[in-house]
Amino acid sequence: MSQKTIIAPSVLSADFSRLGEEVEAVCRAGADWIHLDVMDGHFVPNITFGPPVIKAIRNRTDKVFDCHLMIEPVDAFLSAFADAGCDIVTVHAEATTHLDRSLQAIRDLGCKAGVSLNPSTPETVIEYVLDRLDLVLLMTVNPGFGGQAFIPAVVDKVARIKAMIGNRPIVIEIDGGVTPETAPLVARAGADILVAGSAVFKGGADAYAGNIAALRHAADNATRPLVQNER
Ligand SMILES: O=C(CO)[C@H](O)[C@H](O)COP(=O)(O)O
Repeated sequence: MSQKTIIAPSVLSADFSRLGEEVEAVCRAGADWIHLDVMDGHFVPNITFGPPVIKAIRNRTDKVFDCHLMIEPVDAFLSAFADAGCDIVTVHAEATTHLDRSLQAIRDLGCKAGVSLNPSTPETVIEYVLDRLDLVLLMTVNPGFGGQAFIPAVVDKVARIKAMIGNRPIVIEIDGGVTPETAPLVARAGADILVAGSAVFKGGADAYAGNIAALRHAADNATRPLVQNER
């Protein structure tokens, strides 16, 4: 069975006092991307880190740095995140008045452009920016904290966005409450990338490889076509 689902550990659940080592540990354990949750205490009720911290850990791995900006305003800070070494920069549709302009600015900086939608935000907000998009990040918790329960109502939105995307080269990422139990629901609906904090970092470094493998197995098994006459 070939690997399909990309697993992106969120360093929100890492030990911040050893962030560089934690990034190296999850990469050794099989992480595909590193997900960076940037929070400002304004758009979301929590504060994490910004470009200097991202820049400081950039040399720990060559893996994709997938940056999720939960900040408002956002446009003035995009270049700092590109300069820090982010490969993908995702803005919240709810945090920018001019979504089309923000997405174009991200591409102009040489990064892939993503948009994130809160659980209650309808998919129609991206209808007219599909040509500017590389990634859609669907929040399956209300953003701000790790360790929250998955909101199942978002699963239908995943499927609707999958249909809206059609053949465009846009990937769908899911973030919040992703576990081996919830991963199959979003994988079946069309998710390409799973962000997971608690489910990856639980149990300490010795558990990371097993935790990542469990997520990947759960997602990929859910989408595996039935094979006839398998020997
Ligand atoms: O963006 C986030 C919160 O705003 C986190 O990435 C997300 O919640 C991951 O944490 P967990 O897997 O523990 O739910």
